[in-house]
Order: sequence, then structure tokens, then C-alpha cells
Amino acid sequence: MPGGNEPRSYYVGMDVGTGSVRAALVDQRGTLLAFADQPINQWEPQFNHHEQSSEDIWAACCVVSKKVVQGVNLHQIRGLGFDATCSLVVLDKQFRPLPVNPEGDSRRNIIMWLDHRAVSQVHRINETKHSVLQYVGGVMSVEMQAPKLLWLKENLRETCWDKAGHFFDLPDFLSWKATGVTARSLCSLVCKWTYSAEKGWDDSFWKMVGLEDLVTDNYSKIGNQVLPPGASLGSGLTPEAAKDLGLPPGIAVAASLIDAHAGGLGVIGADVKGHGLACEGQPVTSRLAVICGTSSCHMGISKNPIFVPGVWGPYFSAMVPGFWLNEGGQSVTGKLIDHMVQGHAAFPELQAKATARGQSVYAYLNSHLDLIKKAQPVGFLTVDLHVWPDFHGNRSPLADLTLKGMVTGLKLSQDLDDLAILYLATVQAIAFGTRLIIEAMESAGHSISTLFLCGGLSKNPLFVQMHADITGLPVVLSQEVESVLVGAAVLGACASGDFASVQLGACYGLVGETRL
Ligand SMILES: Nc1ncnc2c1ncn2[C@@H]1O[C@H](COP(=O)(O)OP(=O)(O)O)[C@@H](O)[C@H]1O
Ligand SMILES: O=C(CO)[C@H](O)[C@H](O)COP(=O)(O)O
Repeated sequence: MPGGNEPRSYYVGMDVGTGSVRAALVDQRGTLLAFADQPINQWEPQFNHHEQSSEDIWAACCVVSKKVVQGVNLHQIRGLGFDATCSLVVLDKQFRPLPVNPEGDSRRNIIMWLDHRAVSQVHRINETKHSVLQYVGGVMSVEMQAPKLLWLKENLRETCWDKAGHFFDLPDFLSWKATGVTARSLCSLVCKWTYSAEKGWDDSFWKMVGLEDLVTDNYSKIGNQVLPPGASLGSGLTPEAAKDLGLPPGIAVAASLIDAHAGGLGVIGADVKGHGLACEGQPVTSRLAVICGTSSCHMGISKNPIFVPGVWGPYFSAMVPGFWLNEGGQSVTGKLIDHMVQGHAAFPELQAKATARGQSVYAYLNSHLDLIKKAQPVGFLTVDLHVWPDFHGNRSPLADLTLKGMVTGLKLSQDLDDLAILYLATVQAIAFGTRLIIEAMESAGHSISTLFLCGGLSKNPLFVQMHADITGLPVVLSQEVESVLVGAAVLGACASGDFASVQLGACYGLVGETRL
């Protein structure tokens, strides 16, 4: 399809991350032509409760969509794809927001992916040892949907649970909002809801965990029409949504992806020829896509199912059709780095100095580390200071939400040098966490030769370098930094029929830079 000088077709990708909504206009060669972002609200009404508003998120989608198509011939826009975090959206029978909080604030109708309120619920679910748990690494995460649903039933029975008509994963809410079609994506249901691509829903699981009411009406509240990512939904964009988004009514809208899976799709098929990389000529199963933003998600695919204790999956066709997927994860990586840096006594000084130099605090810290390192490489500055990064539990491979963070080697001083070294130790701790996940995946049967990084943290050269140094693997950065958005646009391209599959759409991501 690609080729020729003038792009014939455009596709819009929409990526709803934790902190902001991003949109991109992408052409049929996978080139990103326009980008816009818009922050979204987050509430943390109490510790471990993280909430958002579906109306606030949709409004942000409308802002960024209109921005990226400014000046474009709307008739050339062929498709729209969404990816989003795996947050839980709650609507009543008339699709109106319902409160997920005891305050009854229905603006806050989303339980976010990193919310850890449902601890006792997930403990009871794991106690059942139900067979579906084999397909989430043996232990269900508190961040998945069943524990949160059980929490709503047990804690907000009258104000939320009994009134609820629809429980959506956020990516599926967005595609419903765009098309009026309540079909769910195979990606979200397989990865976060225990749905099996082969067998569908398992009644015995929902009954065993006390959510038997979801089985009634053939799972109407959580989805009984399931489509592969990239499938075209209904009659496409509704006139109302088209007006909201500033896009042509009727354009194809794709069944969605979770954000990490869109990022994985956006990079894992990249053309690596000519860079002398270990993975050149190797199967795509030798590549590990690491989508590193607020959290980090480690996406490895295989032709046959691989059961990795403590690593989510194996999930069939949840990211690349026809492949099994294992997803390792670290719940807080960017968020942890922000937490450590912003909470340090020297942060005001850092902020002032970075601003004076017109730099981000991370660019400033990276250059400060180069300034204070001695004869040895910068990584040796932390020889006496170490961080254990599980401040929000361990998602993979230990799969233990009770674990906490730890710092050892602190002194009485709290100056800018101390902050820089603590920042470095945190980045290294995250890279060691990635190494632990890779070791678990390889012991179970994966064979990984190259890391493909994308997401906000991939823009931090120190973060990338520490991943290469500590895992001992080459790290590939794609030419297009917004790979998650390219992944979302690939969905729209596939739904439009211009590409026969998401793989074909995704293999035009190009490698721009490598690090060894
Ligand atoms: N240029 C950058 N340099 C260093 N860190 C960055 C950069 N851009 C984003 N980040 C970090 O990445 C995280 C946000 O990741 P991103 O992928 O943009 O968002 P989301 O997690 O919402 O999808 C934040 O912790 C932020 O500090
Ligand atoms: O569990 C997830 C993916 O499977 C979450 O959606 C992801 O961890 C959050 O992404 P981000 O860090 O980019 O906000």
C-alpha cells in the first residue's frame, strides 16, 4: 500500500495514558504528521484509591482530535483507533456515569488501572485457585477488573452496583463512545477480564468469586460481543461523535487496544535492517517491547503458549494476531522516578536550576551526573546507594502487592548531588526489575535478544542506557517516538480496510537509533 510521494490516506490514533490524552495524524507509511496532547484529571481521594472521569477524558479526546486534523482534507481521513489504560469505567443502564466512591461523586466514574483498593477481594479470588488464573501468571493482580468489580458490589451496592448497566475497560468505552457499539476488544477482555479467545467466558469463575450476577443476560454488562483489535465497529463514527471529535461521520473506528499493547504493536514489527542488530534476521519472538511511562510493561510474544509464573498471560492474539503474549510489568516506573525526585529536599533547587537552563529536571539531572561522575562510568556513582523499587507492590515476576520500596545507603546530606545519585539508583533499580522479568520469561521458554523501548521514559537517555547496561541487551528506539500512537493509528488503518491486518500496518515502524 505505502509508496508514492503524496499520502493518499490519513488515520487518527488516540492514546489515553495515565496523565494525558494524546492524538496523532498518521499517513499510510506510518509517518506521524501531527501530534497534540491534553492533560486529564486524576483524583486520589484516599491512599491507593485512584479515580478519573470518563466525561473529562472524552472532552480531552475532542480537544486533541480537532487539533491534529486542522487544515487537513477531512475526506482523506480513513480510520480512527483508540488505545487507553486498562481502567474500569462504570455507567448506568442509560450509559450515564456512576460514582465509584463513597462520596457519590459521579464525575469520578473510573477506577484507574493503578488503584489498589481491592486487596481483600483479589486475595479471595486467588484463594480459589480457579483455572483461569493460569492465564494471568498464576496470580491475579489487584489492578485487574474482577477484584474491582467485587469491591464495587461489596462496598457501593446501592449507589453504584445495583444501578450499573455497563462496565467497560477504558479502551472499549472510547470505541463505544465513538460508535455506539458495545462490542469489546479481544485485547482488553483476554488481558484484564479472564475471557478466553478459544472458550469465551468461564461461568464457573464468576460464580465462584461471587459475581454470578454478571453471568445473567449472557454477560450483557461486561460484554458478549468480542472483536479482534483492528476490526471495524458497526457503521463507524456516529454523527454525534464526529461532531465532538471534528472528524467525518462514518469513518471506520477500530476495536481498541490497551495502551501497552498498542505500544507493543507499534514497535515490535519494526524494520531493523542495516543496524547490525542481534535481532536482524531473527524471529519477532526474540524481541521484547518495553512500554515505559508511568508504569512499564514488558511485552513478549511466542508462537505457542508459555506459562511464566508471576508474568501475566499467556494471552492469545491480544496484541499481535496469531501470537501468544506474555506481559511483565512494573506498576510504577515513571511515577516512581517522579516521586523520588519531587519528594527530595533538594528538588526546589533542582527545579530552579533546570528552569534557568531551560531544561527538564531530568535533562538537568543527567548532565549533573556526568559532571560529578569520577573516572568510572556514571553507573558506578551508586556503589553505596541502592533502591528496591516496589513502592506500589511488585507486579512481575514476584506478583506480590504487599511488597514495599526501600532505600539503603542514605547519609545526613541532602544536596543536589544526593538527589542526582538517588535518581540514578532509582533508574537502575527499575532496570534491574526489567532484568528480573526477562530472566523469569527466559527460564519459562522465551529467548529474548533485543529490547524495543517506547513511552515517555524512552525519551530519557539515562533510563535507556541503564536498561542496556543492566540487562546486557541492545536497546532499540523507533524512529517515531510516539509509537503507542502509531499503534493506535494502525488499528484505524486496519479497520478502514486499507491494510488486511494490524501486522501489515505495524511493520512500517522504522528503527531510528540503537544503543548497545
Ligand atoms: N522527555 C522525558 N524525559 C524523561 N522522562 C520523561 C520524558 N517524557 C516523559 N517522561 C516521564 O514518563 C512518564 C509519563 O510517561 P508517558 O508515556 O508520557 O505517559 P503515560 O504513562 O500517561 O502513558 C512520566 O513519569 C514522565 O516523567
Ligand atoms: O496494566 C496496564 C497495561 O496492561 C496499564 O494500562 C499500564 O500499566 C498503564 O500505562 P501507563 O504507564 O502508560 O499509564
